[in-house]
Amino acid sequence: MSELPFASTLSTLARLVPAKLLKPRVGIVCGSGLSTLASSLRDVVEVPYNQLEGFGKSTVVGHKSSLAFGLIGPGEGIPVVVMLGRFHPYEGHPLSTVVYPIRVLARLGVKNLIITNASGALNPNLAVGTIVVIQDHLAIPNLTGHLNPVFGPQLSPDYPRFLPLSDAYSVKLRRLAFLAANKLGLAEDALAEGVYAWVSGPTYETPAEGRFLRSAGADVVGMSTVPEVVAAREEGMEVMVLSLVTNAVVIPESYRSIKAEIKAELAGKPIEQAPVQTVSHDEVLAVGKQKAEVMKNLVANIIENVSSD
Ligand SMILES: O=P(O)(O)O[C@@H]1C[C@H](O)[C@@H](CO)O1
Ligand code: HPA
Repeated sequence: MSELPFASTLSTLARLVPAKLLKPRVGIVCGSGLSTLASSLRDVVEVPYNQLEGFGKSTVVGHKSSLAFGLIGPGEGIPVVVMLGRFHPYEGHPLSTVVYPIRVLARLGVKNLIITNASGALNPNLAVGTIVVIQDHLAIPNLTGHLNPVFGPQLSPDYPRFLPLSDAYSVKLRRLAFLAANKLGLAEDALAEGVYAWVSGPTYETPAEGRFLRSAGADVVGMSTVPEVVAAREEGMEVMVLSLVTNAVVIPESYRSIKAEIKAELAGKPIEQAPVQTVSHDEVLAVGKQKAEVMKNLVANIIENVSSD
């Protein structure tokens, strides 16, 4: 019943990618500014998304638009596939396109998926630069029934109609992340754990939205990942998400009161106001660049251990 062009995509890949790379053991999705994750690969073959039927074009700065196949680790190396650029619903892509590459990875045989992203911290204990190993997610659209990649007719009768998500984030892979951090000698607070809230974007959160998400139990917020996780779970993959905190979401304890300011001004006692802090995508990309090396080493170490399990 599927109308998705898997046959065409897979035959193009079979034509362009050498057989030794075509059965990747691990898949990686690169978040904003994190495309350098592919730089630890060797014998790389990159296939631009525009050659792959069913793939969209990533239009966001900091995202490339190609699929990289290569080897990682010592000896013969472990074949992996890296999505250099993802699709976000706010770019205008339907959810079926957003998750199509994940479904292709599943059909190539990927069983373990490492998803990365950039996020804003809601939890005040998470400093910029922290990598958060996601343990759960909060998708507000779920509550209204929209924006879920498994909404609509089922892709296959073999997939569950009601996909459980209580175990969406692989304990096996999360353990490997903390073991890798230990092995690499990362500082105790370099890697944390937390809950990711998915918002559609592309506007960053208002202070009230930030407060709402924090009070609902989220530690970080971002505009991607959750559809990919849901589709990957439907496809039966083990999933891990590494979320790089690139900025703090501003959640002031109280609002600036213009009423009080005017009153004070009229009484000749003006109140000094600090400028409001805003986030920009440039800032997000800059932190991605700063942390690229740590992320790359962490992911490489996790992969070496996944593949030996
Ligand atoms: O693709 P990710 O989730 O890493 O990118 C984040 C969310 C938005 O696309 C963008 C905002 O700066 O970065
Ligand atoms: N909000 C949503 N998405 C993000 C943020 C943020 O503050 N930072 C990076 N991606």
